[in-house]
Amino acid sequence: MMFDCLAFGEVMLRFDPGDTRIATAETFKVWEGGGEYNVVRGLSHCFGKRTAVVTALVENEIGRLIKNRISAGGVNTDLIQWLPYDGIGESCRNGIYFLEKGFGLRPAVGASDRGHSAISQLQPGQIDWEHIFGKCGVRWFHTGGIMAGLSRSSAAVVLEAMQAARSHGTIVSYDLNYRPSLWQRFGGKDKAKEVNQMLLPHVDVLFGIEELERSPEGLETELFRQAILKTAETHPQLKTIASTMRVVKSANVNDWSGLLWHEGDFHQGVRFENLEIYDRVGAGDAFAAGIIHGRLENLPLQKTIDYGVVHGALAMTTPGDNSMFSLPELDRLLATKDAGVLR
Ligand SMILES: O=C(O)C(=O)C[C@H](O)[C@H](O)CO
Repeated sequence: MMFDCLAFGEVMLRFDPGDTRIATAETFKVWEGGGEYNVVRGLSHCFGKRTAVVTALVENEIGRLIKNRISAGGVNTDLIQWLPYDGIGESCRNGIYFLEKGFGLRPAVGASDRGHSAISQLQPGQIDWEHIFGKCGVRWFHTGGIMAGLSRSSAAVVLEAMQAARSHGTIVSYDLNYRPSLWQRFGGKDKAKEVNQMLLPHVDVLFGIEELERSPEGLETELFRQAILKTAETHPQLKTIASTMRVVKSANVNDWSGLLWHEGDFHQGVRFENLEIYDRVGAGDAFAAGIIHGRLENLPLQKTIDYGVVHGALAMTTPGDNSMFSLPELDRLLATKDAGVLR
């Protein structure tokens, strides 16, 4: 089975209290989610790509629920590593997280409960990457800074995956996705940067930027351009860097766009000022899915960045981490934006 895109990362069960708060909830809706997985979920659901996820789950009812949700999202589950359940989750467990989406001046709040998860305990040499990239065949491999920050051994597993992918001609993408809750145990942002420096030489396409010189006041393209150029200079092997542009005005109103740098040229995505948001989580992953689709199909770069931006924008209009959209809906939104003056 040849996959268009394979993601490597943790897939957790997300507990969503809906319109109320985590600390006052009586019921939760559950979704599956994870920064790396969400990208392939968007690629299969919206863009019709053949995708799979490499993750590890504990063999119990929670693990089976996560797996069933992954299957329902159209992502292949054959490469999931199953670990035995010890009855209480002491040796390893399935990660869960709680997330309330915020409203107005109340920001979104998350609480992870993911320590000792099955995937965080993976060691180099445990996954047969040669079989995956050499025998199954994968056009594009996607992972990111969440996976790399799960434990002290995670970055080494990411590195061996990247090396195996590249040795078989697979394109490698990495989303910086800095999560303070993960890195605080190891030395925070400085440690995350050190790990990124170690991994980036093995990356072709980077999502995100490490830092902006200052907080943007609006969709200030120049500020984002400078940050991208700095990364491109430090890592000359990078062919592509794509970043969302987000200015938070309130939990429900953001300015939103994206910028794509490819082999020296910039492409500014369609701009949404005062975009109304229902649930912002997963927008960056939906953005990455749009970019990967554009590159896999060799679409014009303007179309590629626009697909990233509109897919991310639409993903924020629905609950949960994942895209609920179809390609014709993206095209329709783009057509109306093109007719306006918003580019
Ligand atoms: O933040 C994390 O670690 C997650 O994986 C949870 C969400 O799925 C992720 O933030 C969405 O990008």
